[in-house]
Amino acid sequence: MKELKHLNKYFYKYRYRLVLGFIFVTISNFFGVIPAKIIRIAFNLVSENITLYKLYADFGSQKGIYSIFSKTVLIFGLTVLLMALLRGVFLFFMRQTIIVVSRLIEYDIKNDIYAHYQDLSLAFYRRNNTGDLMNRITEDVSRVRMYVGPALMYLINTIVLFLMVISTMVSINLKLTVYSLLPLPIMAVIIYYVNSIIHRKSEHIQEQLSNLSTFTQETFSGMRLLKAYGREEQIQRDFEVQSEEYKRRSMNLARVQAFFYPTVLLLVGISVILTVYIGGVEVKSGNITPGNIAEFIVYINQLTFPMMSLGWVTSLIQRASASQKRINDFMHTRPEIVSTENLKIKIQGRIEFRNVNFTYPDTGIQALKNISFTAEQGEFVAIIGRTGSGKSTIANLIARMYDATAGELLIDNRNIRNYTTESLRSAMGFVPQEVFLFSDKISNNIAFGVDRFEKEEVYEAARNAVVYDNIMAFPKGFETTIGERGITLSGGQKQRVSIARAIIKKPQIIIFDDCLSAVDTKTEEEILSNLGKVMIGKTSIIISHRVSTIKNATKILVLDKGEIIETGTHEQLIEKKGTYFDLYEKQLLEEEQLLN
Ligand SMILES: Nc1ncnc2c1ncn2[C@@H]1O[C@H](COP(=O)(O)OP(=O)(O)OP(=O)(O)O)[C@@H](O)[C@H]1O
Repeated sequence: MKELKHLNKYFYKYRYRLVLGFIFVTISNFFGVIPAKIIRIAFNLVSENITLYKLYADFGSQKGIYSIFSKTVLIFGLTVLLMALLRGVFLFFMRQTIIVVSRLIEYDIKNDIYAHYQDLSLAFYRRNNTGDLMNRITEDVSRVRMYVGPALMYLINTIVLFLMVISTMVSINLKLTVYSLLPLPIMAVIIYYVNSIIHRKSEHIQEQLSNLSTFTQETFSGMRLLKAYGREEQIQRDFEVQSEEYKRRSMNLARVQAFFYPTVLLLVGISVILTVYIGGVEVKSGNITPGNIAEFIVYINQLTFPMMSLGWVTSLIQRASASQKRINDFMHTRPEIVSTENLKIKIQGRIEFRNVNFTYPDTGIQALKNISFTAEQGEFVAIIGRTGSGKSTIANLIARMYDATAGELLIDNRNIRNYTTESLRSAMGFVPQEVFLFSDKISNNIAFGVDRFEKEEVYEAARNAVVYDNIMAFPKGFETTIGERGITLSGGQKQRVSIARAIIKKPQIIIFDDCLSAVDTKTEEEILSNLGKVMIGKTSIIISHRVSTIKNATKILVLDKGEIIETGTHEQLIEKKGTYFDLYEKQLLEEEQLLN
């Protein structure tokens, strides 16, 4: 429950509306209680006047008495109707305040979580899967909203109603109150237990429903494979098994519910019987009027639904508490990448690694050992090495996705940690190994990293990334939507759109993390030559497996098992006849074989 304390700041923010909601609850209940009193008066009136009416049985004035009598009953009836109407109006206001507040709080929480997510480092995203992140911002928030809105509303309503009704009942007759309310505690216990069973069973159903939809979704996505292998019948049988389980669980719940409602009604019935019996005894003793019995029966019926809702409210609160705990776990995760000095100066592009070591926090894999090198402003530094040798890790450290475990990384002779992440990353164009494009227009994908842009800039970036002609070949050109509802780009096209996205930023430092692998050598050469022009006076870090990509670099670092084993220009490294040379020979041979 203490987890829910975190919501107090939101309650405080909307305190005035909540107080108003509370007032509306009270007023609506006031109008809810009055009809019982009117019924009592009407009931007494009827029972008293019926004798009078009978007394005039043989007189002409009986008709007159009937007319007055029926008019009075009609007025009572209309008053009850009016009260119900007024109650309805205030119930509307109550929902308009409390439920609206819950929606506003839901909106605030979602924004707060999302903003916090943005601050968290890449390591956090590696640790937690996407489904979990999504769940906390959707499912968990909506469970919390059920507490903030409906649960709280019903709770306040129940408390106010109980206070009003029970105090009225006690003021009429204590003995009758005790007897007629006797079954209520039993009802409360049953409701609580049955509700937790219903909750558990509903969760089981939900779980199976999710299994069923995952199964269906997968079979739809893999339909081509399914048909190619002729597995339709087997899949149909698997689907039936899953469906059968869903049906079984649903029936299970229906059985509990079928038992639940009649039990509650039985207890209400017992309560009514007790009221009539004890009420009758009390009427005989002259302690109450027959109208009071009718009044009590109305009260009991009025208490039944709030009583039933109490069990539901309890489970809502329990669920919200569990969800809020999950939300708090994330909200209390502190961003690992923070600036030490909040330096916001323009970055020129000099990069220096001084004895940098790096171990991935979750796996404990040491990806970099004692890395030292310098990339002067305007230099083209290439990194080559076997898979898993630590190339991407170097790129990740330059973009400050992670911090070095030991050693120092300097940008323009200052520790990278001194800069704000905004000033650092705004100076960088990063093309990651795995291309990610949004289901959006191509132009928006290219301009993703810039706030304002001219169309011509997008075209220029696309030209430099040698993807302009491909895009223009689509019927809608740069306005073409890509992704699920649009066209699918080829691997090489995707890589080049991703490169254009980095180029349009006109960054001081550009990092290509093996992003030319799906591009043919001729196009690659063209891209690199364009890049050479765009990046004059700026720093380029290019990671590749192919010697052809990097042979023009001013400095080549050869990486192996997290260490730099060779450094130099292409010519120097060839002369050295070491690992680089072997790699070069091997790739030349492969190329020749391909040509033959
Ligand atoms: N996010 C991560 N968490 C844990 N370990 C990682 C992570 N990313 C990479 N590693 C590990 O760090 C080592 C270096 O990986 P890195 O991705 O830097 O290699 P690479 O040279 O870029 O490889 P490739 O050429 O295949 O992309 C590998 O052993 C890899 O398993």
